Amino acid sequence: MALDQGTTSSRSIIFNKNGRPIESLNREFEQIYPKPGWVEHRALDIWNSQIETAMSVLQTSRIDPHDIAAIGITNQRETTVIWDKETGEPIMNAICWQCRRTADICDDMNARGWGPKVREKTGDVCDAYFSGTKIKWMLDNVPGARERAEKGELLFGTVDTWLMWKLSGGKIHATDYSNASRTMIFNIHTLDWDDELLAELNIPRIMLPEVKPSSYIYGMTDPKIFGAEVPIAGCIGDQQAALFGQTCFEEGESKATYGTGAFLMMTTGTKSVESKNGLLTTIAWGINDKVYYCLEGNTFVAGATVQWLRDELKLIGSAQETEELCNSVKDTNGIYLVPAFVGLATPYWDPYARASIQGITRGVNKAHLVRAAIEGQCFQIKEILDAMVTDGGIQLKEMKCDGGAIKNNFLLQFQSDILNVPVVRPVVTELTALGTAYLAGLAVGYWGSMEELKDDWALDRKFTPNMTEEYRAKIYKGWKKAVQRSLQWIDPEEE
Ligand SMILES: Nc1ncnc2c1ncn2[C@@H]1O[C@H](COP(=O)(O)OP(=O)(O)O)[C@@H](O)[C@H]1O
Ligand SMILES: O=P(O)(O)OC[C@H](O)CO
Repeated sequence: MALDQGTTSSRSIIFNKNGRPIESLNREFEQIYPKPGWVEHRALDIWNSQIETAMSVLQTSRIDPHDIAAIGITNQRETTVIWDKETGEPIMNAICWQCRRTADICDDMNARGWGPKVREKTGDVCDAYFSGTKIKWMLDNVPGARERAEKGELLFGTVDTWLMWKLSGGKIHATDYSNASRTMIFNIHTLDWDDELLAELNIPRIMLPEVKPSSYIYGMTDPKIFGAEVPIAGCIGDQQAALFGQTCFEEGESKATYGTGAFLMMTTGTKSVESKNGLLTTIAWGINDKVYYCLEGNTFVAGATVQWLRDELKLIGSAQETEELCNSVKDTNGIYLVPAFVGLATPYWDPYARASIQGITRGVNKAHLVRAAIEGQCFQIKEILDAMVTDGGIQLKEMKCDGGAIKNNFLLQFQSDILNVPVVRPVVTELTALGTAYLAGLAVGYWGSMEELKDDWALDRKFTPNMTEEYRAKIYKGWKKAVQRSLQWIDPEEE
């Protein structure tokens, strides 16, 4: 059983031996925006929505919890929770990975020359995205928090750690290498929390979880929860989980995941590759006493733009409607939507960029705007792929895709057109959940080897490029121009 805790929803899926989902349930939870550019979740909403879906899939599938071979956790990464060790009470809302509130802490560190050191040690960029400055913010801003942390009364965790602690009835305080590598305080070469960064951010080591492989028996669930002790044997950040679920085990294999944000990753094997083009060097997973690395390019907002069109502008009733609207017009009528709602990540790393819609003329209608929202996600992936090809020195033969938005055929066709590379959609689209199910199943011997998993991958549809080079170059140039005008929108001095 996979517990897939995403940015906007929690999902539980039970998989069979062939890696096919047999029961699945998804529950959205509230997003909290206390100020422009700030994003929070209630840690208890995360737990409650997750455990409710897990209970429900067990009930509806009529599977006895004793028959669940293992549980794998996968999660939105970087999102930061701090809670009281005794009471389990979070000291404040979780600060979401998308939250920009610590941009000034990063500016200060960058001004003092920390940028290259952070990259070298952690593979991350010194940016508000990662957990390190979020922990510092909580300890600085919640009265008494740092003293309590120093006394060992508070625990820090990313969402995997929080869920594991709750599932085990407070017995396990751990994370895996992939999640640790997103905190900006974990040294991806020594595989330990980095004392120099901990000192800089004034974070007491005592509050940090133990770091373990992604495929590993962490312990058992509290029998009070499911009425059985189930091994928790998989733990991995959601993007790395999708890479594993896609069975991208070999150097140079890659995938793109389209969820709240969109993420492109390429496996680099047991060696870490340093990027020259704004990509992150990150830990893919730890398994069989080895740690594997990957290169990652990310966008903070992808499918979230569609949610914005639905929830804030009320232009559409559901995400599914976007495909028909996109196909109802031949192009965007010259407009671009740059989804820099919380700044821009790869390759710009600009927390002060803001979203914009450009090129609007009187003939622009709803369908054009919706199409621009979908195309914007694809342009962002093209920028990342260009960086990856330069860094990794590879030419991509095809791109595997997954995530909630890949039901949208228009999106994948446009992605293939703009990349000029075939895009392949697998039969099982829940690769994030499958990835952690695989890792958990491997740890308990439900599956024998990574090799045997490769046979499960099956093609649903291949999208092949169908756009002239001239047209591709023209619209990509327009995109680049639109991005330039979104950069540095916020003046930190005025803020
Ligand atoms: N048919 C669709 N077309 C475009 N976007 C979609 C479609 N269906 C879902 N989405 C988008 O996909 C995202 C949900 O994907 P999911 O993988 O569940 O996200 P997460 O794990 O980040 O919570 C939402 O942001 C939603 O707007
Ligand atoms: O919730 P998702 O699927 O958008 O993934 C979020 C990422 O893990 C953030 O780094």
